[in-house]
Amino acid sequence: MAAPCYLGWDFSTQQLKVIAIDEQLRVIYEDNVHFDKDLPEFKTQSGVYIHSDRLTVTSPVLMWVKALDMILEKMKSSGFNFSQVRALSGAGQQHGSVYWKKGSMQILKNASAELPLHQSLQACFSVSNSPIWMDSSTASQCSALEKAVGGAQHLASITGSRAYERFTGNQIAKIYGQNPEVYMETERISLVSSFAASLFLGAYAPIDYSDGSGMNLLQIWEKVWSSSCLDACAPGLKEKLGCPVPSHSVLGPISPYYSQRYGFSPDCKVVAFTGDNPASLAGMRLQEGDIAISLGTSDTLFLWIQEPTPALEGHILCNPVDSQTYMALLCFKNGSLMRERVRDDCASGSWDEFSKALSSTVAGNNGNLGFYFDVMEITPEAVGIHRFNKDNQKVSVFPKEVEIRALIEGQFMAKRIHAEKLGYKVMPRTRILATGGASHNRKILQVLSDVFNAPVYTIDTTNSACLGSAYRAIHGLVAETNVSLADVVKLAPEPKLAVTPAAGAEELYRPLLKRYAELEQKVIYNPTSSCLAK
Ligand SMILES: Nc1ncnc2c1ncn2[C@@H]1O[C@H](COP(=O)(O)OP(=O)(O)O)[C@@H](O)[C@H]1O
Ligand SMILES: O=C(CO)[C@@H](O)[C@H](O)COP(=O)(O)O
Repeated sequence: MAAPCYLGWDFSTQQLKVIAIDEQLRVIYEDNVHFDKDLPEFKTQSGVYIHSDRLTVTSPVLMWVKALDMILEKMKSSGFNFSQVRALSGAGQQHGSVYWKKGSMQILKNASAELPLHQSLQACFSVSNSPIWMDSSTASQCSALEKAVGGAQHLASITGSRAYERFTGNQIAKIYGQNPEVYMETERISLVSSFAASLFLGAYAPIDYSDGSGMNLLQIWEKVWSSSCLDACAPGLKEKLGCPVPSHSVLGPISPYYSQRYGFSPDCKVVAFTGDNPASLAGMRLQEGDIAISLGTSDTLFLWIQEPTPALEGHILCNPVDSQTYMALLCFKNGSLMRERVRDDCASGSWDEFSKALSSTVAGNNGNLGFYFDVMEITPEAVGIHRFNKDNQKVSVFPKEVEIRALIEGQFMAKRIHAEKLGYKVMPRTRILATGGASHNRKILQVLSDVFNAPVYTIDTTNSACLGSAYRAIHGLVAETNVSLADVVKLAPEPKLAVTPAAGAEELYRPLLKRYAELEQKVIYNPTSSCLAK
């Protein structure tokens, strides 16, 4: 009999990725489908549609289904032995939502193994373009929700976050408000993660506590839906969401569709899917005191936290690997796509040239600082490009190499400043665990290390959400017997030291961090004034 293995999936913004690991936790297969490149018929840019109002951002739900068909066919052609898979789990970009039309459950359950799944599911979605995390079109729904529950801080105390435009409750409220008939014909609303789990389960998969904490709907302490939040968003919402479950739950066996079409064992278990950042926390085996920085489409920073205090900035999510604890998360919308834009403008579209520019400029950039927000940022709420010389005077352009360093230093200074605002302190034993596409780039990691004055570690794959999902698949099989994820993955390779801070980094960046924080106040979005920083 073939050796058992476990699959971890990641339905992220730009790609669908998969990793298979064996019982020794070694990666034995890794693949991806890139939405723009491999599925050009959907005409997405970086996996998304930005609508004409520049606020609404969606992705076609059938693209995600077709990507799954495509990656499974690729695995099959490569000779991947699906019968070895004992369990699978996965992750999805957080906050995005999928709307299943009445009657879809039956179609999902009875999908013919003769057809690719996207053909059977064509008519299943009442909203064909799913709102995703980049959307910022729900300001009025956010105000209404905060008002309904007694204010922003009160909402944060219940759900872990004040109202955020991308959070799913506000997205659902918008759909209900604009198209009540579409809402009424929807029998189930999934997150991207629970939607992806549903595809494997052949039935509607529940939302897990951790990804469910990114909706402004879940009481993160009691782990039940908040009736006041549900009622403020849309009628009859509780039934459409189903009951939330612990993130380690085994949801059931894989749908017969996969056994018949690809040769999966009918005993292969589907473990609850979660958000991509929670899955990365599992994949990087984050420990208390560590700081994780993901440099994917979005940049995120997250921490393992025992006793959180939800505030007006940042998010508290239920911890995906330990239901008694939490994770704190900050999200920065202008991540890789912003870096790609500056790379294209200043480094002829080449990461090599971009890295050389970082090497050819001095740490601290001779006092030149920049804020780079092509789209309205989440942390802090600000938009536009703002450059300042060493005397804090606004300037309209920087030389190309200065621009590149200002971008990277600025992005990491913002992360440190906002992590410190959350109460996080960089200690002598602090480890930064970096992941995501840009963590391939050692020159970028060096700036990260210098700005935080802490060593940066990486794991073998930048797809930590996939790896974490594969770990979670194994953990799901034993979690009910009180085995921790840490026990399950104790033999996995330790994160490796990638870079250490340069001598004098703390002395250099301390005053710059102070200046950056002061200048940030000047560029913060003020809806009543069209002129931003003076
Ligand atoms: N060498 C590199 N230097 C900097 N950024 C890189 C490099 N290689 C890839 N990237 C960035 O990684 C991003 C994709 O990261 P990834 O974590 O796969 O994103 P997601 O999970 O959101 O789809 C790309 O948008 C690209 O800008
Ligand atoms: O909105 C958030 C977290 O709150 C984003 O981090 C999404 O989860 C998208 O993830 P990536 O595709 O960038 O990894």
